[in-house]
Amino acid sequence: MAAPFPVIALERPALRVLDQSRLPHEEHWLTIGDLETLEEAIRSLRVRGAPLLGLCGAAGVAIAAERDPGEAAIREAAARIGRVRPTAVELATGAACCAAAVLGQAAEERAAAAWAFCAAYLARRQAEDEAIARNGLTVLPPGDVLTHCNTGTLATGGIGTALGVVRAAFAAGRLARCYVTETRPLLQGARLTTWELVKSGIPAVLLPDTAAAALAASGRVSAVVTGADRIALNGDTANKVGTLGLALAAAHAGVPFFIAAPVSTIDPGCADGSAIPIEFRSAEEVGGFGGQRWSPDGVDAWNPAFDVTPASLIAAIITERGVVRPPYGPGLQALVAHTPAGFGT
Ligand SMILES: CSC[C@@H](O)[C@@H](O)C(=O)COP(=O)(O)O
Repeated sequence: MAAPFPVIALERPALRVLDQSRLPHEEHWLTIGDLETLEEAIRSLRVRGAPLLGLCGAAGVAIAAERDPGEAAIREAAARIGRVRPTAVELATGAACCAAAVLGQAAEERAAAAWAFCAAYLARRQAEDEAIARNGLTVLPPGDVLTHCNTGTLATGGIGTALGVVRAAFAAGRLARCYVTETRPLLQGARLTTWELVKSGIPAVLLPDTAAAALAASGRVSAVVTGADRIALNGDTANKVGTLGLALAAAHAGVPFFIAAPVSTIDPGCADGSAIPIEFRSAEEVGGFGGQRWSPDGVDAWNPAFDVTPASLIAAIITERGVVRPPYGPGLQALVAHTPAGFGT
């Protein structure tokens, strides 16, 4: 199952990305040829999703190397891109791994080497997604599924992680429809996941975030599957805010809750979820959307972009290298022990 449509293109000396902030109404491609434009695109979620951010991190190094292939410039670019959003570990590791790979080359070869690294990274990502989908089918019970945020092609460049599992389950005739939360405040579910599912002919049912607990309790879904931005070594998992609520609702309803993510999402630097940095975003994103305000001026907001679901609520973590079940410590340790940081295969 190949990626159903392109979302990113490596066109040395620039990166081209589908601007996700304009979907689903407009399919507009951005050309990114400098670090400032890349930083803005990441900060504004024109490109987003943990695995795709990893590739953007690496591409940031390639873009910087075009201008200055010196060691200091490359190291500075990797650090700078890695800081733009703090929660998805792959943004920083993608940039750092690309920098480490090219610094082993002569200066005049570094830009070409960085673009080659990016191409290999994308190909590996696509293969990982397919393996995650295959492994997901071994644990997903038959029946319809609820997912959150966007974990599809837009988030990885491949078939997706959690949404890749959904795609595979639909192709195998194991689910008839995918329930999608709207994913307030930036509506990745309502705008992006529904767009992908409709494009692929997979029946999508959109629900307000506030209806998710009722859906789980209704018996309509046999599983909840989401992606991850960072997984601690004990299995605690950071993902789009609202994931914790879904996992709690699923536990209450007796519905299994699964995480689907590449091994590169596991952070050996985080012993548990308390060590995962959480991105907070502006009050404006809660009080309005797309230029329309619905809250009065002067209202503050508590707006974390991610939350941490404790390992105890997760039935299994589906990776490209196999399915890890609780207790997560030994299984996750074994996966990262055999994987250089940022490399899932
Ligand atoms: C395969 S994508 C996994 C996660 O990155 C996804 O679930 C998510 O939380 C994305 O958040 P976003 O803020 O849209 O980048």
